[in-house]
Amino acid sequence: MNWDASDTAPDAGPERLVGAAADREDQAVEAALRPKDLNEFIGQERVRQQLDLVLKAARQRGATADHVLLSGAPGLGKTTLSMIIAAEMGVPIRITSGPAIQHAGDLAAILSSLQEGEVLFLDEIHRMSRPAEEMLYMAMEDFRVDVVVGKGPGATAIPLELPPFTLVGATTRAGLLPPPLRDRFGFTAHMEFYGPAELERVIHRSAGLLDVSVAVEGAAEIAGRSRGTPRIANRLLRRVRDYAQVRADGVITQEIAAKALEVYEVDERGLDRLDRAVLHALLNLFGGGPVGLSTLAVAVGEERETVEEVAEPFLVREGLLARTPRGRIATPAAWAHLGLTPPQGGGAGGPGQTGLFGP
Ligand SMILES: Nc1ncnc2c1ncn2[C@@H]1O[C@H](COP(=O)(O)OP(=O)(O)OP(=O)(O)O)[C@@H](O)[C@H]1O
Repeated sequence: MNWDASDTAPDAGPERLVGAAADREDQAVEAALRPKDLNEFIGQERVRQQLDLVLKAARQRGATADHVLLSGAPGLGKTTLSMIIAAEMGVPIRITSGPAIQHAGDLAAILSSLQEGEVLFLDEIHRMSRPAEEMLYMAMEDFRVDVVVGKGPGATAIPLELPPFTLVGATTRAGLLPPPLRDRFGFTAHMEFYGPAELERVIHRSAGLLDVSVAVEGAAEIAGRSRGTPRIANRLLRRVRDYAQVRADGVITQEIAAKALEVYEVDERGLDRLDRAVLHALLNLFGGGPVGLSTLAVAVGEERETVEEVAEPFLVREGLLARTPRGRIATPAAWAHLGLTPPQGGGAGGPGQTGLFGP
């Protein structure tokens, strides 16, 4: 499944090269590409420094590290960081996810089998069921859970002591976490999108591990199309490597990277076919808007949800499209990106178009 910043968004086709969620090939190769310690982890300077302090202090005290909440879009390194936390603390890690824990009993079984100091990585923590979430409050605070035995009036709660552990929760939607859960994390880190220079370093590092030869300009070309996301950078690197191997001498130059990504329809700003179709429709059919989401979706032959949740977040982030109460409008940057001239006296958001298509 490939989509941006939302785990409930619809799929935009299996071959979405710039989707931020991990596909099967990513899962197979990512283990080999993950940085193993904080020094190897590229970018996110502030998070790295803060986490370094939290972990060093815990180690000096001989204590278990505080619970850590990592928030940020898919593919920015939350799973990687959780593994680094365990490695830096010299403890094992157990990995599970919110949707996998539907019953409080599932969580009790995991918690009661943890070793002392172990890291429990709970991905998509905002998607846990409510009873499990409530059990987690007590487990995080008191290292204890109440296991309910029996049903109805005869049900009894048996307290169960847990070994101290470190919960690392990851979420793409920190705002969806109930405050009592959020408050129980000793350290919260928000992961930002990566800058081009950081992505270039990710690409050079991965190229080294994959034994691929990449020129400085080649890495820059891939970085610019990676939508601020290391996972996408690594994926584009693999596709460009294929092209360089089949069509050239294996070396990734700027020209090879640009040609390869043209074949895969990822443009110089990281937009793919769907993103550009939305922009084209908005500019060419609706004069830059405002246009209602449903109309826009019909124009590009996609579901409304696909346009809203798969294409739009990145277009908005890039400042190419704006969501307004009157509908979607294109920004001047969108016209420039597609090499088009905005219509005179109106265009995007022009007064004459109000109400034409309704939001
Ligand atoms: N800071 C970084 N330096 C180097 N590589 C990184 C960095 N962050 C992420 N990566 C690489 O990007 C890939 C995706 O990272 P990871 O699986 O940790 O992301 P995630 O935020 O957990 O994604 P999801 O939310 O989908 O689980 C991994 O292969 C990892 O090696």
